[in-house]
Amino acid sequence: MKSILVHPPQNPVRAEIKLAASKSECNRALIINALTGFQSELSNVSEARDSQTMLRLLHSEDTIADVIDAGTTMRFLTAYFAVTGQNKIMTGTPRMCERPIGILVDALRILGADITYEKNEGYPPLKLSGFNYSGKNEVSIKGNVSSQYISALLLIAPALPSGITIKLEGEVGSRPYIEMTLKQMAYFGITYEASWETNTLHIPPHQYQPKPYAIESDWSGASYWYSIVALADDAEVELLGLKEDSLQGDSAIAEIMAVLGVESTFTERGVKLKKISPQTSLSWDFTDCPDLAQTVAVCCALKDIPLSMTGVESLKIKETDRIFALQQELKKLGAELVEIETNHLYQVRKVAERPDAIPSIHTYDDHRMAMAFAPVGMIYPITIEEPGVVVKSYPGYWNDLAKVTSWEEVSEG
Ligand SMILES: O=C(O)C1=C[C@@H](OP(=O)(O)O)[C@@H](O)[C@H](O)C1
Ligand SMILES: C=C(OP(=O)(O)O)C(=O)O
Repeated sequence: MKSILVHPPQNPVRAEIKLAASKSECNRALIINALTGFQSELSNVSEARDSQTMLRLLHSEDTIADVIDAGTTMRFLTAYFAVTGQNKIMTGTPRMCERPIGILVDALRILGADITYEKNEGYPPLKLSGFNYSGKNEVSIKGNVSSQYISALLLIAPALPSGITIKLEGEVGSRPYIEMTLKQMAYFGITYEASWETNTLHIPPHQYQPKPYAIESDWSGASYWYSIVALADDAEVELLGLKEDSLQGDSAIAEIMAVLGVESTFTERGVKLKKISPQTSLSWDFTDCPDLAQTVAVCCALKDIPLSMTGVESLKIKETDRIFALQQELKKLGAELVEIETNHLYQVRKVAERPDAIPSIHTYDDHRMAMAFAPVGMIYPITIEEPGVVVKSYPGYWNDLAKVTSWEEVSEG
């Protein structure tokens, strides 16, 4: 596929953007809806490939369920197909088959799922061969690998004859995603007890109640627009469909970007972004919002705002090793990402002037690499390789970007 060369804007950036819907919220709603016999009317269903794949696989009779590169689709569907006793082979891209799933499989086996590994222990592909309820209703699960295992168990918990008590062990990462799951379950009529002091979640058996549900726009997708406003000389953008009181932890981007020079004003229909003076440095713990790390790292590198990052350990097991990918690509912008304390504290800093040649950014099959680096084009031209990766979460990204600046397809990177 051709690369995309983004040109700096010729005019002040002014735009109204109808953001894509959140794939996270959508994939939870789709599983809940499946558990109610598809009786709820869902609106603003996400066009993201991850959600479209979920939708397709939920309605497919095929034994092979290929989730492509969608983490939530893999984890949520494994739990759903397991407890509904379906015989399936769960698989995905080579990278998906390197993303661990053993923690979820162990928990589902305790509940009575028959799951075996087709190739490597602890990783997809998986063979699901039915469910013989064990009568157990308590599982312990590590909290710091992926919250998606916990959300997957929560979503199917009301369908278990005696519900479930989940004990989270150790640190809990991506907690807002667990809370999002619980709040969406509550909306559909489930009661729950969550104690964050003891890290215990309890879901009694219950039937989800079908109800209309509107999926909110995607705050992770909004982060690229915040970066565009932070980097452009003159920018005012209104993002439609976002709520101040959001279920999405990535709404933290509003607070982060206030430091990097973007003011957020909430309106009836979304949020207006306007430039303000930035501060001189930023320290942020991304434990709750790992998907924002790339956006913020690139933005800080370009604005020459030193960034200290913690809570980014899970980045190594996402669509790519995002720490490695950022290290390689930030170099091309004259910046570096350095590990200060092993696997804990990282710093991003500018070390050289902007490059003479147009940098060509490799995207590592990771939508967020493409979307986080494209805003560099607000300052100088930049080429993004394999731009089609954005379909995973934000298929309209390049069309939306065209509303504020020009880009063209070019042959080589
Ligand atoms: O539950 C979800 O919708 C998600 C949880 C997060 O993953 P981890 O829990 O693996 O950090 C996040 O990175 C992913 O994009 C979506
Ligand atoms: C990590 C991500 O997705 P997933 O884990 O669902 O593949 C993401 O969208 O950044």
